[in-house]
Amino acid sequence: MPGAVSATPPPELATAARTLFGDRLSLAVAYAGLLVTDGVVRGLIGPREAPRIWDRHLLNCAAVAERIPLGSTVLDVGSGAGLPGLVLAVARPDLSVTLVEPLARRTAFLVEAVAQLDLAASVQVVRGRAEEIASGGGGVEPLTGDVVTARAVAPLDRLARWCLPLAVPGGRLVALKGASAVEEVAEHAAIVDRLGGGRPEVHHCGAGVVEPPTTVIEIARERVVAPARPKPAKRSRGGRRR
Ligand SMILES: C[S@@+](CC[C@H](N)C(=O)[O-])C[C@H]1O[C@@H](n2cnc3c(N)ncnc32)[C@H](O)[C@@H]1O
Repeated sequence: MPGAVSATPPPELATAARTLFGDRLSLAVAYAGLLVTDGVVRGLIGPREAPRIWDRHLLNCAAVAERIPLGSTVLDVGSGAGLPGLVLAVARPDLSVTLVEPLARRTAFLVEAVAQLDLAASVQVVRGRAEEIASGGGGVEPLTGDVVTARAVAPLDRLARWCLPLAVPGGRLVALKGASAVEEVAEHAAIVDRLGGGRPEVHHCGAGVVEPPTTVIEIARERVVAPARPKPAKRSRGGRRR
């Protein structure tokens, strides 16, 4: 088909793909196939992303697996087309992964992708916002995980507010970030502390395998902090709420 994008890794990335996906490489190729066809047609992946689906998306996300302990439960917040959560589930059959995404069009794609890749035993899709999932609001069942992942969802302060309550005590937020990681840490470390998080750490994943390595900010959930209570409305002299 003219213009069709191949789902197999380009030759220069074949070694990295084998290293990161091992004997699950054919499953990763099947997922890439869904992304570059259905994912593009349904508007989950930009057409310009299709030719770089391996280096910018699949390998970039799979590199983060090295930061996730064996047998972890993972909540991927703002999964979109499954990045990084579905990639991690493909690369790591030991993980139990929940893909959290508020938009129905995206969760529909995710549910179909999970079924087509035969991953239903280890992956569930939950429609909702991170802040609802933490509190059990909006009719969504409250969930927590050992590791909470997020890529391209929000700046670090908002991400910490949404995601730290989703990590079990002692669990971690692993946020995939770009070149801004060090500045984001400097800017938001005080807020993270107030939210019960430990000192944010910047790690580079996949060094020597993917170029450039994937930068992540990791924050441990050290303390459980009650959510901020809404401020009471100001009263007028007559004691009535304004
Ligand atoms: C730019 S997309 C990134 C998607 C995917 N993580 C990726 O890297 O391709 C941001 C995603 O976050 C989702 N999102 C936005 N606010 C959210 C919230 N409060 N809770 C959970 N997901 C949210 C959006 O619906 C969207 O799918």
